[in-house]
Amino acid sequence: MATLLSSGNVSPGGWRLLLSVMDVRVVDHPLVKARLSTMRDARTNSAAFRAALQELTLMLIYEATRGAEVAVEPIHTPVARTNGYRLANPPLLVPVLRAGLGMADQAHRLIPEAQMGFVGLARDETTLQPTPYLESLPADLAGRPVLVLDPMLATGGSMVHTISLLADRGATDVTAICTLAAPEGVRRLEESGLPVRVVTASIDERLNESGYIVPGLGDAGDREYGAV
Ligand SMILES: O=P(O)(O)OC[C@H]1O[C@H](OP(=O)(O)OP(=O)(O)O)[C@H](O)[C@@H]1O
Ligand SMILES: O=c1cc[nH]c(=O)[nH]1
Ligand SMILES: [Mg+2]
Repeated sequence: MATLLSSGNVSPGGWRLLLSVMDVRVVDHPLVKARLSTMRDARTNSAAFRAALQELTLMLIYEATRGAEVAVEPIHTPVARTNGYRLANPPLLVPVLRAGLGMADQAHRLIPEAQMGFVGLARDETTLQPTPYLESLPADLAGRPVLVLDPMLATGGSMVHTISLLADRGATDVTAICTLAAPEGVRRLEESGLPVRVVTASIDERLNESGYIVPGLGDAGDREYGAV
């Protein structure tokens, strides 16, 4: 069970922390709030929704990789010799289709050296259980950081399924990048005991009786690509 610290508890790095056994980071930044508001607004059309999601993805990944290991190598500027830096161990990016596809290109632009795997899941709207339809992942993930991209963490069923696939392949350093999370999903992830931390723009109030996040933003996949 998550122990929630006061929502006014802000770290020196500017993150509002809801710390428990599992590391959950809510990126508390005015630009993050502005893009999230655009996504929440029911008047936002698909093109504007996708644009806001891309910009928000940039900011969430920027924060999520703040502590990434860097390799240092000498470079020459036109003026002098100095240290150059690059990611020592680029992550595997794993968008969860459909909705996570809207985060994939932006994440890849930020980390062009990253490899990408894919997981496809559709939540049954009655049982709220994820139905898998695609799994394209490297066989061995031991020692590799993984960033899972999915805008929504609701009941947590889809994320638990995805991270179980990664853990089965040896992943121990997994970060779930979620635009929005419900407290129920955060709790489920924590209780799963899987090796994961969460970076999100908001932990909303609750799930409604249909399993949607409240206030949320609706069905992320439908808002990006149209209803199916
Ligand atoms: O935490 P959960 O209760 O499992 O719900 C979250 C899942 O629901 C959405 O996908 P959805 O199943 O709607 O598929 P879509 O991306 O194709 O719309 C979302 O993108 C997550 O993958
Ligand atoms: O609110 C929700 C919950 C699950 N999936 C979505 O896309 N939105
Ligand atoms: Mg959907």
